Amino acid sequence: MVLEKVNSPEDLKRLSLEELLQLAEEIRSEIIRVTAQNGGHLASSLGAVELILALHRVFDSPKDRILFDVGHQAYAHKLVTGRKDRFHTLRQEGGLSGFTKVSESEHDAITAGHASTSLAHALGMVLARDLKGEDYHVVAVIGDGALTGGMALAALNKIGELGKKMLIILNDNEMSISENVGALNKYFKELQIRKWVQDAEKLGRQILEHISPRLFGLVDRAKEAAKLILHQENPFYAWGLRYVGPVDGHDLKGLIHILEHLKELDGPTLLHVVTKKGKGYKVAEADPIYWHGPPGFNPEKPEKVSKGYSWSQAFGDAVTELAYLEPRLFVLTPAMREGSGLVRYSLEHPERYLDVGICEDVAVTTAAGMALRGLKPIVAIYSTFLQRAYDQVIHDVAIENLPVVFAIDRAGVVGADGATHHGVFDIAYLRTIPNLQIAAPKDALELRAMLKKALEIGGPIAIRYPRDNVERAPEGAWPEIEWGRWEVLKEGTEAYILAFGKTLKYALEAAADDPRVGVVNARFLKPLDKETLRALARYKLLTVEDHQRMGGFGSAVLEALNEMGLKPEVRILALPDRFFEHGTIPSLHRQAGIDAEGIRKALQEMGVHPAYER
Ligand SMILES: CC(=O)c1sc(CCOP(=O)(O)OP(=O)(O)O)c(C)[n+]1Cc1cnc(C)nc1N
Ligand SMILES: [Mg+2]
Repeated sequence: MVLEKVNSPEDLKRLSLEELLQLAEEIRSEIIRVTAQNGGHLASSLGAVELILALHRVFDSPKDRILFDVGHQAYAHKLVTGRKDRFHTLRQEGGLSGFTKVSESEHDAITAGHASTSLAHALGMVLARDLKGEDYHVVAVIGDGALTGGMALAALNKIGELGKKMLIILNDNEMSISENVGALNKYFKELQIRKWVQDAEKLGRQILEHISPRLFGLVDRAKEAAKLILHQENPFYAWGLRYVGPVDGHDLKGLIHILEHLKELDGPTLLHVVTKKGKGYKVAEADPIYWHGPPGFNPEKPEKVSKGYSWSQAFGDAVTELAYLEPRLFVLTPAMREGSGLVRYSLEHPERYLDVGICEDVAVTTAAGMALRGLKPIVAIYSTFLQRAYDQVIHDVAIENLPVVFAIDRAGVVGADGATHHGVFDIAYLRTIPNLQIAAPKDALELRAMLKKALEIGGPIAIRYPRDNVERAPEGAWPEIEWGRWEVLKEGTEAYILAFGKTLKYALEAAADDPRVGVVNARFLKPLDKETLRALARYKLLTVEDHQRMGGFGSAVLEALNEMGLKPEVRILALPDRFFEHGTIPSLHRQAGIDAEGIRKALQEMGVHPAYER
């Protein structure tokens, strides 16, 4: 086994090409083995194996800094940088992160997870390097999907202007999670065809040179002219970059050769590498969308597994039906068609569906433009990714009170994707925005009711729901809902649990069979149901939410009580002021004390002892 001999990138430099090729296969097997157990970003990591080995062969990490955009494709990087013995803990609680993470290894140049950050990071690093008179290489690997992010394109613009030495590697597999989108993506495809043309033309030249040198001279001049046009068209030249490629991203020998050459060049260079997402694992090559991030699977007999009916699917079914009732409805996603449950919608309403690419800011402001011209857009977006469009929500939607609905998926802790992906800040960053309303349904029926009502009410409305399964609602069901009104689900004699969103199920579990404890489905956070809150203020109150404590639902309740001059005993159960790493959702909830056990404990500390302890 070659991998056994590799404990640092240094060891790669001592391997023969044959050993490197063998190592690539061993790494692929290890990635498949561990992802089969733990789940993870299989297809992206399989596609980047040769590229990563070539990089660590040619460059000297950690002196040279190698950045991975999103960081989800870096499993081979983890395996050759001293973490192979811990690789089986990938994405497990207390184990290796599923992304690159500065605190995890000196070889991890950036903490990643959200796309399009690598180029600005690289810009900062080369400026620091040159200002300090230091000497090392900075290499940023960015996928074609991540390159659709505005941050990346804006950084490119500055990188090209400053002309500092760095290497950017575009890992082009024509995929984001879904098929990639955008004009650049089309252009990359064209470039690949041109590559094919160049190869064919090289063969033609050899034949021609043999038959008629004169004719060959003519063709050669035509080629030079074509190249000139090509370069003028090549946007990377406009950005002040040296563009090289496209090259085969699985040709390990060729990659090493070209990287050795590019390493010596001054200024910013972009190497366009073409890879196959899922390379080396048939099912992943055939369906890179499902195998982008599968849950565990049988590596010998890999099959897709259904994860059950999710909130995302409930949302997708609801908007698909709603679109037949409301012709002005339009749904936008920033590159998360599958994750947001929009496959069915995109097939049934293609003319009212838009994947803008990995650019949440563009999604929100495009929705604002649509709202200004009479549409009723819904932006389907993960809580964590909406963080990328905070100003757009305020500046382009809320100030003019535009009818844009934010269907916020993955609200709350999300599990194995960890700190970069938990959706635990959206209540705090949204509730301070005037005009914007916030709600959290307790089930799929309430989600349908809220979506339909939101389209009728108009104005900016955020409806947040968790990463979880949910009971399917009947097709065609559009229950009424009293907007802004909480729902008392259980009466109590001493205390009431005010639960927002996903924690309601924990509240009902904790209060079951206990006449002292009531439970409220506090499904509207803004507007808060002050009338019900006033009525309950004569009891002890316990608020529960799957969100940071600061600025969350509990804060809103305290502020409202203060405004009303009411001073009941209130306890807030929420996430403490720290980042939660990766782990299972139930375990993270237990750590935060927002599960049924945590609620019971808080009630006891408030002097509300469960009946059985009487
Ligand atoms: C992991 C994760 O959250 C991924 S991986 C990925 C596709 C990246 O495509 P790319 O072409 O860059 O890489 P490839 O997988 O190798 O093709 C997306 C959209 N996401 C979700 C996402 C959405 N939005 C933002 C800002 N960041 C992330 N990470
Ligand atoms: Mg890609």
